[in-house]
Amino acid sequence: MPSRQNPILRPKPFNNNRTRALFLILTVSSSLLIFFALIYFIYHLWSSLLNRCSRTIPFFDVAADASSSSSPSSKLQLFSYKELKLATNDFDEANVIGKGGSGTVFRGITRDGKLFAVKRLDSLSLQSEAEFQNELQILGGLKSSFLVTLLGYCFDEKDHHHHRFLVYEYMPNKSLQELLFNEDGGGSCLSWERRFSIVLDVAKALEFMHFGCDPPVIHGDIKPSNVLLDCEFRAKISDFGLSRVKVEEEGGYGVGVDLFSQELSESTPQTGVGTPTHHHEVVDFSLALQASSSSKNSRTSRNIKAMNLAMEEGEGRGKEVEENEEMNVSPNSVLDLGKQWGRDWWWKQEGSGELCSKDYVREWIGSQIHNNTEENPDWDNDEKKITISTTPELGVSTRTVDKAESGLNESRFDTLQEKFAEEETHKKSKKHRNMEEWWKEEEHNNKNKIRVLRVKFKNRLRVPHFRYCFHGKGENTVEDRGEGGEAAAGEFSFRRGWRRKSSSSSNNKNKKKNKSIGSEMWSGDLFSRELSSTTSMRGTLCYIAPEYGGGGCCYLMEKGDIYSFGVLILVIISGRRPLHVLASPMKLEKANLVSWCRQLAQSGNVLELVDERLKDLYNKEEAGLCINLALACLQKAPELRPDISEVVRILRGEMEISAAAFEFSPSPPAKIYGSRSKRRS
Ligand SMILES: Nc1ncnc2c1ncn2[C@@H]1O[C@H](COP(=O)(O)OP(=O)(O)OP(=O)(O)O)[C@@H](O)[C@H]1O
Repeated sequence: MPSRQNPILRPKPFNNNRTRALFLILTVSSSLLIFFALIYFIYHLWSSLLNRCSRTIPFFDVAADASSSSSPSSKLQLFSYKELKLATNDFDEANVIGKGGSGTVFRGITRDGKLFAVKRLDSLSLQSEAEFQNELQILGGLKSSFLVTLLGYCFDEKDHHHHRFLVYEYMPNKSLQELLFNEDGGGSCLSWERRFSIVLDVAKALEFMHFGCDPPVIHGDIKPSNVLLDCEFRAKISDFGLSRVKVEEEGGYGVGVDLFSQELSESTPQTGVGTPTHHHEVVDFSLALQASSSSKNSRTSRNIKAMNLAMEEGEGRGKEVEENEEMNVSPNSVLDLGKQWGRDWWWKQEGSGELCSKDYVREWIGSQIHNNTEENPDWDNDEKKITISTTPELGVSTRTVDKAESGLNESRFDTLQEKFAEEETHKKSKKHRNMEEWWKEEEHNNKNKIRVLRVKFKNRLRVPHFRYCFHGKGENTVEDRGEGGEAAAGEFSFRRGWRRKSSSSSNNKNKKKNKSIGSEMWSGDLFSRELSSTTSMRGTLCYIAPEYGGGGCCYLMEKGDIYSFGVLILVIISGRRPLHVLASPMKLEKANLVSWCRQLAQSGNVLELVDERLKDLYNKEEAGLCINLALACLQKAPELRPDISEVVRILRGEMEISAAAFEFSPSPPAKIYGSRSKRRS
């Protein structure tokens, strides 16, 4: 009998397979789901972590276990862009309270009516990033009544715009720069008492930084615009963009490590302060130690930031700039200023006969013409270009100069073109003339140097910080030139290079400002103004200590701050810029404040330096003391300069200026004021 298959059992294998397949599908899909969910979770976690990291500033507790005067716990507030926008009325021009090399400063107001200052860093470059980080990590970790308080910061990275903001306490009396040099005669409101107390405040601020902090902090850019004044005219130091911390290594002599350089250096982990970086560094310890031989702790510090940035440009070279390399100052470059201006330019002014202030200015003008054209991307937009070549001090370079925009005087441009063509011919026959020679020839060919320069600059060889607003004699004003003129308006800073002004002509206030600036544009004072406010990675021209200007040393030391402080004292006392060159006939010896002061000291007449606006309303003894103290701070050899605690004691009348301090001064003072009993506290 044929066996009959159970119809129910027949499909069983099929069912089994189906179940198995179903099971398989379910397992695979659920594991895929879990897998993707896991990936998504990890990705989310990772991105939020990244986001958090970018918003977390590794605060640097400068004085973690130091004196009570510093607060390691100071927390910076993270502001939102919206908040700042609201507080500054959408960064309205009317709220602009200052402009510096690194950005624009706005006045902000909170909902509860509190004022603060917001610095918007204008561009996102390596240097501005470095300065931003420096400010956060160094100033953010310090708390002192002698330093401007950093309240917070803001990142805004929407729509491919990268904005960085720093929020500070508001200083109603702005900066010393404005008080001393404002055209409305602001300097006259600075009484002697105020000037002296500002000197003392700055000294105390430096004392806090050099001796009250552990590790010590070197400011690196002491100058009037970085001394801000509160409602009672008490001075506070600001702008730590170029500052450094000194870090002591376990092994003995210290190596200063710049915080930001650690972050920049890819191979160097962010291990925090005190971790030495050995990545592509060439450290000249002998130079460093020599320069800091008088330092209390025998610590050395160096400007690694400058070195690292130079690496970026120089493909890992261990030194900042190679000798005889072509000079080419880019907004972010850290090429040596000493090389730019010629080696030892500052000291050559000291009556050595090699260079005087005039030569220096000439050299400066030459370098402006040389540098501006290559580095200004704005210039690329123009249609007509000519190529000129010069043989500056350290190399031959070819550059392109834009023809003036429409509306500018054609014939003047032709004159300029001819001159450059002439120069080109000269270049072929004489390849290795230096910048100075080139300018001497320029001068020889043109009886009126200022007029020639005027033609050049008007044809877009731009003048630092000055908008193009000529008046009278049918010259173009910013207004006349409309948009073209607007576009031509710019300013120069070594931190940023040339910058266009965005909304100046639309603002009547600014137009007024333009006029006033333009009216004195060719007074010669423009050189003075620019020279004393042009910042590099090393500090500001005329305030930089000679050891940083000469080309060899790249270590930032306390004694560098002392030198700058010496210049600052003279500027405060005299109400003059450190290099005051006027087109109108003026005794040249007065042009260089430091040289002039030395000459006066030699003839025993230092009080002639005191600001005429003070008339006789000043304390002669204090003025003499300040000037002689400044001379001591301005000694060429860093080890001969007093340290800041000595400076404070001298100002308080607790100590006398050491006569030996003048031993190697080029112009030792004949008469030293200084013995005073308990002067100020
Ligand atoms: N906290 C503040 N309160 C009031 N005004 C300020 C404040 N900070 C800066 N300013 C004003 O803004 C101006 C520019 O300051 P900023 O620090 O940007 O530039 P700077 O020091 O002049 O130049 P650089 O950055 O090239 O050294 C100052 O001169 C000052 O008048």
